[in-house]
Amino acid sequence: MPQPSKLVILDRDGVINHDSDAYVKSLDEWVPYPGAIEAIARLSRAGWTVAVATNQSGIARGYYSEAVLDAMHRRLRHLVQQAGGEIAHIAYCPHGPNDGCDCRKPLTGLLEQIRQALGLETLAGSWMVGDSLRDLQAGQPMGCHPVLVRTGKGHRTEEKGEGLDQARVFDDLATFVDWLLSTEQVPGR
Ligand SMILES: O=P(O)(O)OC[C@@H](O)[C@H]1O[C@@H](OP(=O)(O)O)[C@@H](O)[C@@H](O)[C@@H]1O
Ligand SMILES: [Mg+2]
Ligand SMILES: [Zn+2]
Repeated sequence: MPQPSKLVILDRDGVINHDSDAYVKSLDEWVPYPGAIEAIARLSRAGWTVAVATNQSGIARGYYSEAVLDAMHRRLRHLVQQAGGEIAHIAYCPHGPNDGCDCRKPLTGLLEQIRQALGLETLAGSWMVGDSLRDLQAGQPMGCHPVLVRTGKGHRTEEKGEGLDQARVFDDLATFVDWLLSTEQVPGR
């Protein structure tokens, strides 16, 4: 049974895989960062639950289909499984900024979807890892610890500086996982 205290929710573009200002529009353009897949698998192997919460307005904009998005997520799941881990749930928002949905980050709809899919009462105490402020803003009302990574748009986000006073900042996902698993080994930290 997943516990929120051992749950990591990952933004996708700019955290797991390279992002692009022109959107990640095809399976070929979906390229994981070195070490990201292994980092996810290490979390799983250590008994953590991993979920993904991603905005995919490229669908509403007509840049790619949900079938292409599904192929990217099948690839992600397969690579993580090959590394000995698993992804418990992938929640995505296919809507555009003006569609008035409740799931486009910074709104909390994707995280609520993850909470329900995992059968959790609360996400309080889990970790939300993103490269954009909106990722961290989506997690904070749900009680997630905010984590910014400098990959993707993270460096730009850090330079802007706003809204990050509660966030821990790491160079990349693998560095965050190194820290998380090391502090976990020190009881009471
Ligand atoms: O980082 P996550 O949430 O996994 O995915 C972000 C992507 O959906 C795209 O989100 C877009 O933002 P707009 O949706 O156009 O505001 C832009 O930032 C793109 O560069 C980016 O690839
Ligand atoms: Mg991102
Ligand atoms: Zn949405």
